[in-house]
Amino acid sequence: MSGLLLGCIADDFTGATDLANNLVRAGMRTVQVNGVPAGEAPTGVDAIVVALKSRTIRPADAVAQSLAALRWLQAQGVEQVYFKYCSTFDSTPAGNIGPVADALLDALHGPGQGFSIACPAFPENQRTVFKGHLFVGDLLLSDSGMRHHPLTPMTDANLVRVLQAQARRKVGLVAQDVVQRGPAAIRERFAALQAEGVGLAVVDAISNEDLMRIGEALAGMPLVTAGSGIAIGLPQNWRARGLLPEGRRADALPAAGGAQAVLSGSCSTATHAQVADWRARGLPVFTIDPLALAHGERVVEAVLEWATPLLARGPVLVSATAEPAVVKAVQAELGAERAGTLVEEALSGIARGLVRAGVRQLVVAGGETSGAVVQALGVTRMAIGPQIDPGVPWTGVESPLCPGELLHLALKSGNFGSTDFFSKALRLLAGAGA
Ligand SMILES: Nc1ncnc2c1ncn2[C@@H]1O[C@H](COP(=O)(O)OP(=O)(O)O)[C@@H](O)[C@H]1O
Ligand SMILES: O=C(O)[C@@H](O)C(=O)COP(=O)(O)O
Repeated sequence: MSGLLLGCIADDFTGATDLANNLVRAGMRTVQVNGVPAGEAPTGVDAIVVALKSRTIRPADAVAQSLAALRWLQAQGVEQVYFKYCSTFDSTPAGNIGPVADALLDALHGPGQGFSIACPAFPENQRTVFKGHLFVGDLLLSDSGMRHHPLTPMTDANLVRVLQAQARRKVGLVAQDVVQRGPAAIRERFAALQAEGVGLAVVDAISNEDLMRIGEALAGMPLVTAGSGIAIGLPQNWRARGLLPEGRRADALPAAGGAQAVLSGSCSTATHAQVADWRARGLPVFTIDPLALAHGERVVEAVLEWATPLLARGPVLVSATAEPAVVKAVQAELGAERAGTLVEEALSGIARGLVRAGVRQLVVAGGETSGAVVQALGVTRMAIGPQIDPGVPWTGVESPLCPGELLHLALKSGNFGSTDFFSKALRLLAGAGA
């Protein structure tokens, strides 16, 4: 038995580092592995996060990959399993949150059996759930920029309805007035819902205090499905049993070296502001046009010819970030999937070229984009370092493209981070040596 307490399955790579970051900050030694590993889990860790790129693939494939991750985590002896999805509940009417949650419950409890929660709340990043409705800041999810997402446009904020459209199990609600009353009241509501045949309960949470109350109520529940916020409430359960020491620092990384770069394949609202901020600072930026990629132009080569001489002088940004109208026009011509794949492949090729050219500090914006880049760099394991902004840590990785050297990577979720995130992240690393 490895002493592993929590085994996590994340449906994208930024989401995985977001979850790992919250666990590390709560004192759990956490390692992220990319894809389902073949061998044994590393020793000396309390939690392990398996990062998949399963958010937008076919539901059957997402289920198969998630079950493979579950089997591996079970073989490592984890006590509790955590299925991590986006704090904006990114999914399509076909999935993949519902189908994966159903499949994991089936595997853990038997077909149609068992019970779990669904809670994307992350109040520190302005994601709250009230009466089953998801808010992004002051806006309902359906009024937020997420309605324009290139792959998973979110047009309904009612999570009970959204999840019920995807899940086989009956979906219920634990409302905030119950959460407010504390762990015993929450557990009582879980039992009442189960008696009514509910298998998945959306749980309201509007503050970190709510997350702590819910976390306590989740002690011993075999499967938790949530965004990363719920993770801050789980470590207290192991601490209460003496399985986690108080006050352990779990986020140290060696100092960074090499050149700095930023890649952005995210079209989310926060990323727009971050790209604009970079431009406003007069820093170098190369914008990629998906139509040029579709026409077979040598975009990757052009970017690398542009970037290589600049790297010695400071960081560069390569961006595909575009306004909703521009994205729609590109998608009308190429289809959403092909446009996304073309951009992801180009940014992956650019990432490889940049690392070969000496980049050792790389920020990547966008979940799908990060998944593609991390896979292209051959990164299989990530050590979690200090937080840059809520939900985004620096990580330390090895890549076969720079053997024996540490590569610092920050995977930024589309809608996370302050306006000056890119320069702030690079400054933090250069200054502090993480
Ligand atoms: N200009 C563009 N036109 C069409 N699709 C784009 C464009 N720029 C990026 N994309 C695609 O949009 C998707 C953005 O998803 P993702 O990387 O997960 O970002 P986010 O984290 O903001 O959701 C990716 O598949 C990316 O390749
Ligand atoms: O929970 C979140 O919001 C993030 O961890 C996340 O998953 C974001 O995904 P992307 O916006 O696709 O980066």
